[in-house]
Amino acid sequence: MGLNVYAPASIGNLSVGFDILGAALSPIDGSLLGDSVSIESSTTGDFSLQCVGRFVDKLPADPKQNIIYDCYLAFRKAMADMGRTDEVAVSMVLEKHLPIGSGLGSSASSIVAAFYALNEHYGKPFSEAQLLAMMGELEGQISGSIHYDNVAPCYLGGIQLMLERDGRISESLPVIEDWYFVSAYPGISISTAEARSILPNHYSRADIIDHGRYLGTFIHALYRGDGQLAAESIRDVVAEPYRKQLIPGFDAMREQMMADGALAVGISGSGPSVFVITDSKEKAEQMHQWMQANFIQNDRGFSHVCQIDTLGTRVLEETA
Ligand SMILES: Nc1ncnc2c1ncn2[C@@H]1O[C@H](COP(=O)(O)OP(=O)(O)O)[C@@H](O)[C@H]1O
Ligand SMILES: N[C@@H](CCOP(=O)(O)O)C(=O)O
Repeated sequence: MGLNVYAPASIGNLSVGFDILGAALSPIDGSLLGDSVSIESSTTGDFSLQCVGRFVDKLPADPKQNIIYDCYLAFRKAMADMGRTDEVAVSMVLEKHLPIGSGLGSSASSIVAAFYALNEHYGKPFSEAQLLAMMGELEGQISGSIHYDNVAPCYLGGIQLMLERDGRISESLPVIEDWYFVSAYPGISISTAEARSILPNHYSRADIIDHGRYLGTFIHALYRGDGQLAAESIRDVVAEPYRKQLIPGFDAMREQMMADGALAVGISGSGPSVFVITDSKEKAEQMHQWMQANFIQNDRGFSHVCQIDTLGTRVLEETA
């Protein structure tokens, strides 16, 4: 029996909670924005991975350099640690729909889809919390330090706040139902590890106070269902001032979106994708058109009108 698992794109940080907030995205036109992984028992007795999809060309040529293989090794080791050593190897197919280095949680999407598929295939040996911990480890291997703000929303859906306590890595926050997100990827690539390395090691007292105030107000406003206040609190003093120079046309884009009635504008993860929040579907469609005409740089770029994906990672198809 085989399975096909889909893991949605995500916005790390949400521009107000660096490394500790993230949201999963779902295009409103019903299309899928995320990687998927198919899995079945290997007929040769060896692990195999085939990679297909629009953004496959930037993946490492050797399947054993793909993060999916590391997920498989980590999963098998964890199973061996619980005494399960005689399991049959698997054949996996990765459909790579999220560009690498896009700020859309591309590596997280592959990692989460892989772990979810492995857990389903081998009869769910691990709990949600155990799986999330393994996903964070693997994401940390790629970006240089463990951060759950992509893997948690990608896996669990919704807006996630990282608690990082034993057994409670992440918890869901309330979602503002009438928020529309325009998510635009300009088509160039930024390495997450490099975008992390350019951030300061120390911040001023004023920045720390502002950061605490914005994040506290944001969470308070979500619990009150006050979308206006929540969106107004989306202000980034930690990453945007340093990262925005990596994104061509960022300031002009922000100015245009705010003039067009955006409630908030920010960098998605480590960029170069950006997100815009509005409470009007019509405005979101207009902003999406503007992004396509003005922000996207080449034929690899794209823009989508999305809402929060509350389902998270799921099985799309089971095959006999
Ligand atoms: N399945 C995969 N998906 C994404 N990146 C992968 C995968 N397997 C290996 N990689 C490597 O991991 C790195 C991901 O870079 P990163 O900047 O973290 O991307 P992103 O921010 O899109 O997750 C790249 O060097 C890429 O070649
Ligand atoms: N908190 C991380 C998020 C990185 O997201 P990605 O989608 O760019 O991998 C950071 O800002 O470094």
